Amino acid sequence: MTPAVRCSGVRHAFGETVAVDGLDLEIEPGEVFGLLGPNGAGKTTTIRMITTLLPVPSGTIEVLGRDVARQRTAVRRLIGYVPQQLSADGTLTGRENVALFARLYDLPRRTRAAQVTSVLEAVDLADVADRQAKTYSGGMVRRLELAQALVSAPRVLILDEPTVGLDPVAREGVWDRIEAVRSATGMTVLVTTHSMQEADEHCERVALMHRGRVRTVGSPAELKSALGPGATLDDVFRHHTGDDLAGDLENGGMRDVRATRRTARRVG
Ligand SMILES: Nc1ncnc2c1ncn2[C@@H]1O[C@H](COP(=O)(O)OP(=O)(O)OP(=O)(O)O)[C@@H](O)[C@H]1O
Repeated sequence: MTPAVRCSGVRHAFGETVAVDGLDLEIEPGEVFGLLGPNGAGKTTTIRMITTLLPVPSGTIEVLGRDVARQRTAVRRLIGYVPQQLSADGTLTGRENVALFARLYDLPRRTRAAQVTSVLEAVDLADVADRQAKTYSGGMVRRLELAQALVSAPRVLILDEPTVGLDPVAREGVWDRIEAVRSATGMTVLVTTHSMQEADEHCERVALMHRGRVRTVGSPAELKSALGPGATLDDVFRHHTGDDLAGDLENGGMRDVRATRRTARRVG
């Protein structure tokens, strides 16, 4: 079967900083796959290459068999992307925000309105679709961004830290909707997260990235049992990243505060 995403020998440097350093990764169609790793591990750079937003200077990346460097438009038609940054406009209604993406993706005019309504229902925002997005809570904004990414019916949905800054109920609301759409459509989901608990609960397989490379990959259960009885995914993380977890928690703490302000605030 053609993998949903395949990365082989991928490297990407920003000047002297090697962000991704010989990355090999294979994601199967239909799975929920988590990309984990400390701050600076290279997760966002990897995702930006997969989504065609950054070039692939060496190595190859394919999405459902299409080369991201040579078949950029074909790849863009296959993917939906929820970036870390806010991508909804607070002055527009939820429906208008999603409609904007429907136009951007060039959805046929006669089915556009119905598709917009359908994805707003899928993320549980139908009742508030005609309110301005600035009146939405952080969790609702995240679900709106999910609707924007889903409007083109992507085969591969890519989300960069989709639940950062959300309270536990809002987090579950986002996951609940992702999983409902995944089981209805069979799409593949690739997600980055710093939450080991979320990865454990929602990802079928995870890859642990450290210093630009995949250190280990497998189901959370496999990775935990490889370490020994009673091991948690936090232990797996610590084992493969050395003592980086402590540093990561410090940085992550600062970062989470910033991210909370950035992502969970109401859009203005
Ligand atoms: N545009 C850029 N210019 C220069 N360096 C960059 C740029 N983007 C990322 N880097 C560097 O590349 C490395 C990997 O960053 P990246 O954002 O991919 O990591 P990450 O795993 O997504 O981290 P985080 O969990 O903090 O989002 C880091 O050292 C980062 O400082």
